[in-house]
Amino acid sequence: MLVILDQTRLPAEEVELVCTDVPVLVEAIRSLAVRGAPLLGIAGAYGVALAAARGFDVDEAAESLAHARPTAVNLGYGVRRAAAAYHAAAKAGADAQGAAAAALAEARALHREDAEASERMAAHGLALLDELLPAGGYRLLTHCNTGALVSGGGGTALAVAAAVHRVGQLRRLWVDETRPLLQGARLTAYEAGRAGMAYTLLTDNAAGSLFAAGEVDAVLIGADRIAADGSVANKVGSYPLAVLARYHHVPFVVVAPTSTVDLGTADGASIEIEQRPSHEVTDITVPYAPAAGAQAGTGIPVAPLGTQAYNPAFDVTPPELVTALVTEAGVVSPVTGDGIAELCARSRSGNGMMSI
Ligand SMILES: CSC[C@@H](O)[C@@H](O)C(=O)COP(=O)(O)O
Repeated sequence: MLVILDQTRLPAEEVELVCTDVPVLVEAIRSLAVRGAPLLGIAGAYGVALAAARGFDVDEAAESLAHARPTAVNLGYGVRRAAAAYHAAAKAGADAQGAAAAALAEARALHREDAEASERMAAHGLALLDELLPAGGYRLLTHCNTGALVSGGGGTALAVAAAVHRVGQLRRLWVDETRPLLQGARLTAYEAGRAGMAYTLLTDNAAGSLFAAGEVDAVLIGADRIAADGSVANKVGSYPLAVLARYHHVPFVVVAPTSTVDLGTADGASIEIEQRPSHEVTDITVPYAPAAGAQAGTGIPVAPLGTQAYNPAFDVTPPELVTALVTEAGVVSPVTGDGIAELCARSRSGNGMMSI
């Protein structure tokens, strides 16, 4: 079985979700109980190992896991790696148990690689900020949740903020609440608080006034898919931050492992953006049972009944608005349109989908 921390219950409760079969894991992915690009890859790989160990059809399981959510390229990447290890072992003569063990070993390898990538991204990101910003402490703005909750290690953008904090340079972490599912308010604030970072929560639409007041030194975000041209798909609300950052001459830094780069997707327009249900916007969903006694998962309508909502889960930031892309293999500037493929080729966790 696969045991995951149910992120829909945070920050109120740390509840484990036990996945004994693939449909339960697929639902956990769709409901965002397990979420964030790198963790989706790891969960997908473990899901294939679970299917193999339980004697389910591995290809069928891989297919349903890979399509549970469309935008984060890491999900399909993790699934394909574990499935390929399973088939390679079977082809080499392993019995069902041996092939399942090979899938599990591959999932564990991916998990480890992601932890190592987190550490390297944090170091590269810290060095980059030291280069870009004047000394004296940084005020960093982040969106969605990109920390240890989404990774085998410390995460992506939030791992950089944590590194800044550890060297005593974090003046303030501005945390966007991240409507509609509140990954910033629920998860980043939870992680930042536990790490002892000085953080302040803001509504997404308050970011403009914060930039105007000169209170942001750099924006740090993660990514769900980076196209070959350097376009970055990330949590909806990232693109407006990039526009604001450019207007206010503030660096906009994307932190993501090379496994998030998809050289098979030519440009931003080719990235499939997940559309989520209306009710996530028309209702305020209580993710856990608060003191008021509301039931977990209860939606409180805030719009007239029958209202349709536009609810893309992600948006795309064009490369010309990205100051730098920090990966475990180094830092590139997508503005130049080159460097990404070379970085991916150097990295051990390069995405198997890439056509380099
Ligand atoms: C390291 S996480 C990068 C992204 O996956 C993150 O910013 C994000 O957009 C997550 O979206 P989610 O819909 O919560 O899975």
